[in-house]
Order: sequence, then structure tokens, then C-alpha cells
Amino acid sequence: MEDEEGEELKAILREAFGDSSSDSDGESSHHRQGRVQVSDSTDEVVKHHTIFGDTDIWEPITEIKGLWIGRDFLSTDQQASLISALEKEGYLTEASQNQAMRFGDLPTWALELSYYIRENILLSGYFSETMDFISSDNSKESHLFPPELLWREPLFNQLIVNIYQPGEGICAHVDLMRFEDGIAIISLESSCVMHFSPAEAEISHLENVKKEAKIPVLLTPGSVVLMWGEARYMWKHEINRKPGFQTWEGQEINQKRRISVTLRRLCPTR
Ligand SMILES: O=C(O)CCC(=O)C(=O)O
Ligand SMILES: [Fe+2]
Repeated sequence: MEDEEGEELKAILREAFGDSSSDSDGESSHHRQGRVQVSDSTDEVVKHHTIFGDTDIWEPITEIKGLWIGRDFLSTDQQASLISALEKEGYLTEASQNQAMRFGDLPTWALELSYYIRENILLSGYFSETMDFISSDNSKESHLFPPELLWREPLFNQLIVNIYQPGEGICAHVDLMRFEDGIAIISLESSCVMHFSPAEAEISHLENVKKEAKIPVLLTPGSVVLMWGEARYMWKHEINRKPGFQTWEGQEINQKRRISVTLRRLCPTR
């Protein structure tokens, strides 16, 4: 019975996220523009469409090295599939449950998500096996993810699902050192602003950064945040959803339930 359910879930996820070996997903299961699409003989330049993938979903947060956001990383259908996978796990049943954690062998949906992240980074146009084109700032010429992190196996082996009711958030923190570098956070449901501020102990290592700096990053549903290097070790991140803190471009963001899936890798135990 469990196996059957597992197979069913796998099928749903394959349909939504696509199979990395045969990428035949059409517009129906993929609202954002296709990742693998060739233009017709009219030769018109179709923005967003390249045979190498969606380069334009990725945006560096230029103030913070190693911080990138992939907007519309998951289509509306993919977000719905992910939410139903979380529902099937029983994570969303009780409003009082605000966190679920898994270590080691991740469930199929999380493995699919990990492969999908890797695939998108590889296809992004901001990835090089050698790091030699990396620029010293966090511009478009810099790196989305370092190759040694992208190719580790497994890419992630720990996940946390955070379920935030309106008004709930997470205090400023640097993720625990028991996790390796290279963290991905997928956002679902309500949009919110995550603020980054320099970690006190690291301020002297951060060039041209004032200690009171606070960098807002808008996390929209279906987006993925990639954090590595300075962003992971030298900056704290927080989400304050108390009234008055969630504004973007002068507008208050209506706060409903928000779900995030954080994927990380544990440091090897000695
Ligand atoms: O919910 C989020 O987007 C962030 C979660 C987070 O920072 C954490 O679990 O360490
Ligand atoms: Fe965190």
C-alpha cells in the first residue's frame, strides 16, 4: 500500500517537475516559459527562450556575494504539486504544527526538487565548472553556485518545512555550522520580505558594508533562494511578519500562511 502511494506520488511529481532524462513537459504543466525551446524558422529572437534554459529567472542580490534568487522557479502547477506532497506527508494538517524536519534519505518529492535545482543551475548560463569566470562582485558575471557544491552527492540530505501562520516569522540567524555551505530555500503561498544583515562577528571581513545594513529580498511563491559563501556565513537572515515590517516598494504585503522548504546538507560527523 505504501509502495503504491509512493509510486503515485512519484508519478505526480514527475509530471509536475519533469523527468531530468526526458524533458518533454509542455506549457500545460509548465506555466513559465519553456526551458528547452527552439525558435522557428522566422528566426525572431524570442526573449526568455533559449535552448540552454531560462537564464532570466535568476537574479543576483548584488549587495551580498553568494546570494541569488530564482523567481518563478516553480510554476503554479509545480507549487500546487509540492503543496500536495507536503499535505500527503501530513505536514499541513494541524495549524499548530509549524515545522517538520527530515534527515538522511529524503522523500522522493525532495529528491526531485534537489535534481530540479541542480538542473536549473546547470542550464542557467551562470554556472561554470572551473569558477574561472567568477567576478569579484555579485554581478551577473558571477557564479550561481560553486561546482564543488553542485556536484556533491547527495546535493542535500536534510530538509525543514516551515509553516508560518500570519504574523509568524523567523528571528535573525546564521544557519547552524553543522550544515555545510550551499543552502536552498523554496517559498510557497504568501510572499514576504526576508531581511539580510551582517553577522556581528564578520563585519570586519565584509568590504564596504555598514554594520547597520539591512538588505530586503522579496520572496515570492515559487521562488528559490540560493545561499553560499558570504551570504551563508557572514550575513544573518530573518523574516519579521509583525504588522508594519512587511512592506515592498511602499506597499504593505498582505500576510497569509507561508510555507518554506529549506534544503541543506549536514557536515560529515567525525
Ligand atoms: O522560512 C524561510 O524562508 C527561512 C527558513 C530558515 O531560515 C531556516 O530554516 O533556517
Ligand atoms: Fe535560516
